[in-house]
Amino acid sequence: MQGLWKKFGEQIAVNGIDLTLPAGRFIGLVGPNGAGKTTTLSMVTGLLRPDSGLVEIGGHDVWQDPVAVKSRIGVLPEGLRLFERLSGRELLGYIGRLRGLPGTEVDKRAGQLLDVLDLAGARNKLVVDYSTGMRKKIGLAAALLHNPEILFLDEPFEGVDPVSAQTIRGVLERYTASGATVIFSSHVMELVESLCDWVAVIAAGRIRADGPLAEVRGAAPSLQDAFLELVGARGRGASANLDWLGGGGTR
Ligand SMILES: Nc1ncnc2c1ncn2[C@@H]1O[C@H](COP(=O)(O)OP(=O)(O)OP(=O)(O)O)[C@@H](O)[C@H]1O
Repeated sequence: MQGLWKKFGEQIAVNGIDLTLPAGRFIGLVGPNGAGKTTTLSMVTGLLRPDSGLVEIGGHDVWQDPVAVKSRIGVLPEGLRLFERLSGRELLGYIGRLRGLPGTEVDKRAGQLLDVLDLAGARNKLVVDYSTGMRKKIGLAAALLHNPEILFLDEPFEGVDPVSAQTIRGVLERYTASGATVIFSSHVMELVESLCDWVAVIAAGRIRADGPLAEVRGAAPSLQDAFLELVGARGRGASANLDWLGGGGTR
């Protein structure tokens, strides 16, 4: 990413991001609410046109050469829109065929993904009736079906219970172990710390730090501490302005 920039009205969402991410890593894009994570990922994956700047994936310009890029990446966007009136199995069958895979291969991969993601029992249920966690999992299956080189995930664990989170985690670890790249956004530091080997910290539309996890954490006891320091949130409390709240205050 070079000089990536996006403004919504008066709001600068992404304020000149220069960032090179290595292949074959498990990468976490972390930042507070409103930092610009979704806007950045949307621009990087060809879902939102930047106001200015350049994004290249594997040497291909995302906006000049979208087909080459989109065949190499899988994306689980925020607020994923799915074809609600298809069953999970039909959805994967449809997406696999859109990706140009042969029907028999699509059916084989779809069956395996549904099994591994604990969705086999719900394969004939309509997506509209899926829970939040099930939607994340079917979205992940759809993003993995064509075996992309790079997987982009926007908050993949949000609203997901610990059992499903463990399942998703297992699939992602298996995927990166074979040399593929995962880039995911999150504000859950413990998760990023336990999964990622490379981190980029974003705040107010700018990159505050990036590099191997140990380097970004530095001397701080945890990534959470390093993060609070980097985004300037250390010591910021709510107590001073909420003196009316709780047992001792006026009702
Ligand atoms: N379509 C839009 N129209 C107007 N403002 C927007 C739009 N999308 C994002 N923004 C603004 O841009 C800024 C960055 O938003 P973004 O969704 O990229 O942050 P985020 O880091 O993903 O946040 P969160 O962790 O809360 O999802 C915010 O101030 C947000 O209000």
